Amino acid sequence: MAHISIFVGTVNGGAERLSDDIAATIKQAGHSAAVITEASLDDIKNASNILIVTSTTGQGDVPSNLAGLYYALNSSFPMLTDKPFGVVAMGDRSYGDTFCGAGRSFDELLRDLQAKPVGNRLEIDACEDFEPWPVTEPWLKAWLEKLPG
Ligand SMILES: Cc1cc2nc3c(=O)[nH]c(=O)nc-3n(C[C@H](O)[C@H](O)[C@H](O)COP(=O)(O)O)c2cc1C
Repeated sequence: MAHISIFVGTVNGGAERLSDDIAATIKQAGHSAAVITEASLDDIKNASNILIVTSTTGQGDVPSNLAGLYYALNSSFPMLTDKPFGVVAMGDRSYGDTFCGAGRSFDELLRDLQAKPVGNRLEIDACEDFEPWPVTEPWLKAWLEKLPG
C-alpha cells in the first residue's frame, strides 16, 4: 500500500474537484491519499509519493495557493532524491505557449530536485476535454501501477 500526497493548485476549484476524484480512486485501489490545498515545504519533504494536480493562471503561472510551495522549493532547493512523483496539469490550449505552464514548471523543478518521475505528465486541455475525469482515470490507473513498491 502506498500513501500519496496530492498537492493542489487551483483558482476556480476545478483542480480541487479533480483531486477529490483522484483521492477516491486511489483509496478504492487500496492505497491512501491526502489532498493538500495549502502546502508547506515540510509536507512535500515528508511525502512518500507526490502527485501535483494544478491548473495554470495568469500567463503560465502557478495558482497562488500552490505558488508559495513552488517558490519555497525553488529558493531552498531541498533534494527530493528518488521520491516518486507525477503531474496532472490542467490548462487551456488557447493560451498558446503558456499551455499548462504551472504543471510544466513543477515537473521541471521536481526533476531538478532529483525526484523520480513516474510516467509522463498528463496535460488536460479545457478546450477539448470539457470533463477532466475521463482522461484522468486511465492515466491515474497506469500511474498507480508504475509506482515503485
Ligand atoms: C485568468 C486565467 C488565466 C489562465 N491562464 C492560463 C495559461 O496561461 N495557460 C493555460 O494552459 N491555461 C490557463 N488558464 C486556463 C485554466 O488553467 C483552466 O481553465 C483550468 O481548468 C482552471 O482550473 P481551476 O478551476 O482549478 O482554476 C487560465 C484561466 C484563467 C481564468
